[in-house]
Amino acid sequence: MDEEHLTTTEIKGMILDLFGGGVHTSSATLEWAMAELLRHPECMRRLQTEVDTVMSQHCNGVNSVDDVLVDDDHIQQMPYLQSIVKEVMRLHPILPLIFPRVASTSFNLGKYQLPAGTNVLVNAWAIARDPRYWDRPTEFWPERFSKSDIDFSGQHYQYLPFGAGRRMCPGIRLGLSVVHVTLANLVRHFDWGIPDGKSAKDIDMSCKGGIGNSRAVPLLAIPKRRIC
Ligand code: HEM
Repeated sequence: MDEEHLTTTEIKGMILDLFGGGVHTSSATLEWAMAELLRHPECMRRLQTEVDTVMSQHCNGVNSVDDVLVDDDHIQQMPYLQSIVKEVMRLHPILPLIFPRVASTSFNLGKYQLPAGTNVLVNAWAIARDPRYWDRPTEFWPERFSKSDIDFSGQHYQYLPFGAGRRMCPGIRLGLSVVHVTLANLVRHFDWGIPDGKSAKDIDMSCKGGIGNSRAVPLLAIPKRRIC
């Protein structure tokens, strides 16, 4: 790069970063969220009530539910939605091992002495389910966040869905916006069911493995139009 221009290679690299980092992360998080909500209908109902209540204040004189979509401004008034997204990202972080770090100097970590140059892998998935830091660690329980100050900033080391430090996710604002707004609109406009008379317990919650924490079995859910 000279002082004023990016090269074609640099532009291609940036586009690759944006698509590579921005698409699967949000869509996979949404798929986990819908799976958890289908398995926990009481959370789905509470969320729909919250979204309906907030949106009813913004629909004065509007006839159709489709005329006003949930957007970023509405999300601030939806604390339960925010707790659900936090809980989904706790149980299903999209990068279970955040990107590796290299120790720039020697240091001690607990009982271990790490020489400079050591590759350090942080297992954000395991930390987010560690019973030393979380009550009922494997349970989907969004209410745990209602009175907690834990957020996505990477300052609470028991919770790292966007990583931490200088290399933490630069797309955090866009990612959070896409997940919150899409989820709120999905539950506002549709009731969701499971196909073929199966029950919520039949939803397979295993992960595919690999670098990104995708579902092993894609979620199949049936939308039914809601008339609000
Ligand atoms: C729900 C959505 C998202 C989640 C959960 C997520 C999660 C993460 C995590 C855990 C990291 C590693 C951070 C670390 O090692 O400390 C990361 C890095 C990154 N993310 Fe995201 N991300 C999301 C959305 C996005 C979006 C929308 C973009 C871009 C438009 C993006 C671009 C990137 C890039 C470029 C990096 C590499 C940063 C670096 O190495 O310096 N991400 N993301």
